[in-house]
Amino acid sequence: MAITFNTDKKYDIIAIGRACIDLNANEYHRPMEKTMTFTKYVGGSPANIAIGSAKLGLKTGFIGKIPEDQHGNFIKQYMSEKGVDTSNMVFDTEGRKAGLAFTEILSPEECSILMYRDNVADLYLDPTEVDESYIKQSKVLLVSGTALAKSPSREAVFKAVSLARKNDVKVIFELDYRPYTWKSQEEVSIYYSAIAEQADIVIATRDEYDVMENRQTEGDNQETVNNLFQYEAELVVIKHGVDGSYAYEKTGSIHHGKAYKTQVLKTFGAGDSYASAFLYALMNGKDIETALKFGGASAAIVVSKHSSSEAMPTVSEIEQLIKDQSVD
Ligand SMILES: Nc1ncnc2c1ncn2[C@@H]1O[C@H](COP(=O)(O)OP(=O)(O)OP(=O)(O)O)[C@@H](O)[C@H]1O
Ligand SMILES: O=C(O)C[C@@H](O)[C@H](O)C(=O)CO
Repeated sequence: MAITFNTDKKYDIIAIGRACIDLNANEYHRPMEKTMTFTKYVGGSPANIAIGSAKLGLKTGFIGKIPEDQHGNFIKQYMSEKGVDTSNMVFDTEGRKAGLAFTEILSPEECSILMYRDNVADLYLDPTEVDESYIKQSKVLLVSGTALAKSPSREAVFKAVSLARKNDVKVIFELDYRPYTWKSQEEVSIYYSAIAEQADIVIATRDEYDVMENRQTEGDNQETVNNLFQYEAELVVIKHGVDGSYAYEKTGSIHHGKAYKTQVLKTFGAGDSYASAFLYALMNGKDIETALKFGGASAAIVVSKHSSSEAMPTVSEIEQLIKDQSVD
């Protein structure tokens, strides 16, 4: 089955959350202590998803707070050049900074991110900076879970979600769990559950659902989806890294998407590229099986490249990879 979206809207996706800076190690296969140079990219999961979606041709906008400095200017200019509407990205006037994510590429399997997110501008997005007249123009509001980590960004997201529901805008919740900034798993669970219960589509890894469910051990996919289907969700996606992903429809259908073979350089960026291509396919009326292929192929392309945002693929690159590996 395909998912339907309100066609009478100017934007396909408006994302809310952080737009930051990634500093990706230029020297691979060595620890951070021995990494001397980095390349700067725009980063932050929802910014990456917005950029990836825009590159695929979706009409995309962004709601977020960025620093009023050179990094903020860089982020805004880059996103705008990539086709993201930045009219609702506001500058922080209190001297707060951009979040920085330094990546360590020890091996294709062992990557980590060292995050600097104290006093970051994105978590100071205020509810008064969330504009109903903007949100109502979109088919989809894409919410990043990290924006729920602190007030006032937390309340800004709650406001955006309630405006989306009021104005027939589908809410897509990407759990995007980053332990940094949260006080406890209990706290994450409370706020993630509150937004997941209002979301039409929920996308996360198995581990992220375990955090949302406040579990210490791995939960069961069917139990997770049964719980979400009691609320607004019509589609729940559960990602399993190299084992691919599953999409569960409220109707009871279950679809599996494989991971594509690729030359892995680093693992991060997989989830964001997956989300942008999965949503692109859904919003272009493709069935869920095809959307899973788009997500998996897009992720395979990004994990073979150096960045997350700059490496986002085109539709023809994704289609080519799906075609090349269609018999495997
Ligand atoms: N090493 C890999 N090779 C090929 N495809 C991959 C690889 N890792 C992930 N993927 C693809 O990306 C999808 C999402 O990956 P994953 O489940 O790791 O999400 P994530 O944890 O959100 O990603 P991220 O590492 O960006 O946070 C998977 O379902 C799979 O299709
Ligand atoms: O999400 C972040 O803040 C860091 C990202 O930009 C980074 O590229 C990544 O981890 C993507 O999954």
